[in-house]
Amino acid sequence: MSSNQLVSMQSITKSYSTFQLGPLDWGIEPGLVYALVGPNGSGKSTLFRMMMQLVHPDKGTLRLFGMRYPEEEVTIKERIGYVPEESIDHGKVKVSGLVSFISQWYPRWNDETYRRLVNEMGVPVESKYHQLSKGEKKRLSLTLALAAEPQLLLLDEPTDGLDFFGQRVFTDEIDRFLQENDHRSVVLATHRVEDIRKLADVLVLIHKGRYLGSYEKDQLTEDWRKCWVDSLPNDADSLPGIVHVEPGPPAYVITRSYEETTAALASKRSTITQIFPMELQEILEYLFMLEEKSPRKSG
Ligand SMILES: Nc1ncnc2c1ncn2[C@@H]1O[C@H](COP(=O)(O)OP(=O)(O)OP(=O)(O)O)[C@@H](O)[C@H]1O
Repeated sequence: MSSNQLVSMQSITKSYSTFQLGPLDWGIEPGLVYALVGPNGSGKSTLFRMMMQLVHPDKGTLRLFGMRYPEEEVTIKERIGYVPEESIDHGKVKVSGLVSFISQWYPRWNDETYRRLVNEMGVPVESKYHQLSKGEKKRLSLTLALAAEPQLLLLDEPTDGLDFFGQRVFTDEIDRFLQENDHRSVVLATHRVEDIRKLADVLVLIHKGRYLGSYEKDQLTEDWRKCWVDSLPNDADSLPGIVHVEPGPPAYVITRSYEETTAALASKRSTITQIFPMELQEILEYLFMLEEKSPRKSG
């Protein structure tokens, strides 16, 4: 854990009548895109809302850019671009008026970025807010978050409601956001595997309020393989890395540690005849199943 973390959480908990988030120890390092991944109701939005001080933790310590709520709320929020899951209702105000109002809160507001995004995203600035479609509200919300030139982007279901074109612009803009400055980070919660595949560096798994583990995405797709095997050993399911054995035909194993499994199978005189990469979605399904049984430590 480095000292220049953008966010650090120590033993954070938040309880509702039927739900508890945490205790959670987690940190956000600069220069990375984190994907918060978890089933519906696992606590992703609650976590975002906590980082925006819309929800207060019951226990634990939350620091953003080394600062704390409520004392340094203004300085903290100047550095965050937040896109909530449900767009905030701004009523009948004209979009351009709303933007003039909101832009004043951000000392690093970039008009050039704003104009470029309005153009690329096709935000109808002359319309009244309540007339915008769900996708247009999302486009506006993303435009505002990016034009504020934040250090940290918190994006809760950012592509929900966006059409294909909007999704592509979004992906390009996130790449651009990170390339412009390597001290920035993005946290996104999404159910779209495509967003995770394209954007995420680190996958953070959360389930029923419990942190299940953090994984480097590229490492995951390196390590996880489906291997067809000649003469499957009887004890295949206890060999290193193997998470699933299919007796076949064709007999195959699924491993979460390709190198270890290859060596173990070789020592049993088993031959791998074909190796297949695994889809990220399939890996995630296995991870949720496995990590739920034996969670790793928070990272
Ligand atoms: N204000 C509240 N009062 C009571 N319960 C709440 C409140 N806010 C959230 N919860 C509960 O906390 C749990 C986590 O909700 P949250 O919205 O954080 O999940 P999520 O992972 O973002 O879900 P989704 O993927 O469906 O958006 C849910 O069971 C929800 O009902």
